[in-house]
Amino acid sequence: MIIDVKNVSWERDETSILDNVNWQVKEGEHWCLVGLNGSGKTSLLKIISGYTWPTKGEVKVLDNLYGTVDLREVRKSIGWVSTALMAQLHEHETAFRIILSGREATIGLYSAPREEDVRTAQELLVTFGCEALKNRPYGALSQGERQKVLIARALMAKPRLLILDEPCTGLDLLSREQLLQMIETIAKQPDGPTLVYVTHHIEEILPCFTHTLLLKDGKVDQSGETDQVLTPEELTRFFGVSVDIRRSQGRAWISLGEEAVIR
Ligand SMILES: Nc1ncnc2c1ncn2[C@@H]1O[C@H](COP(=O)(O)OP(=O)(O)OP(=O)(O)O)[C@@H](O)[C@H]1O
Repeated sequence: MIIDVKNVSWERDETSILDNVNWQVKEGEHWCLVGLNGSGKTSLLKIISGYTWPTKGEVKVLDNLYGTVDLREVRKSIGWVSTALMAQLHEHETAFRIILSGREATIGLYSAPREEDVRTAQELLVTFGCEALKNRPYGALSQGERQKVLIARALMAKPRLLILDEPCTGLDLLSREQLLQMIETIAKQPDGPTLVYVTHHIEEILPCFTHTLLLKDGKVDQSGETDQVLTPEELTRFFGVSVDIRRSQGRAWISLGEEAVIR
């Protein structure tokens, strides 16, 4: 089992932020985590990465029961790409050095990289069509290019679980589709990591995401196979407004229903 969260609740200042969350992610699955702003997505991911301790419940990641293991060791197998990370990296570093720094998940490179790591980083650039970015300073890259570099950086550590926290935020249509292609390539790699993809946007849910969890007000609203979750009925209930779904390229494209009334 990759993730096994049982009856997890998290309270802060007497406010319930996560309420009795149950979530199991098995080997071979890739999940999307969908929720409106403030629904508790980041809080749940922090619990899974061991940065936040739940008020109640049990967390097992990669068969490690939290509370009985060294979390620093578990974290070595978990990659997490987020905008918070993007802001920490040094703008003057080249894209290649940023990718290399993923080996030890450090913010800079503190020793000469091993030959083997240079080879892996080079392979990642080629696999994802990013060779042209290699020697460019990270600060000069577009938002989409930065995201690609950050994902390649996370892959350097060969994580078993890779969390992609809203990677398409701020991307134009083409940059978004390019990034989604990169994510699809990763999902298809036989020895690649299990993906957990966080988004607000249903249309970003690629066919490779076998399962989807809808989180609402800190509770699991619905979870299961993506096709069963992304139906007009489920999503109308989830968003509290009438929505239509059009299917194209294996993805669900959402729009407000003709009769929709937004309150
Ligand atoms: N350390 C904290 N102390 C108090 N409240 C918190 C803390 N962390 C999160 N919250 C609250 O918990 C709720 C859920 O926050 P969280 O960041 O997990 O939501 P989210 O689904 O990731 O939102 P977004 O999509 O906007 O990133 C919010 O109301 C937030 O203000």
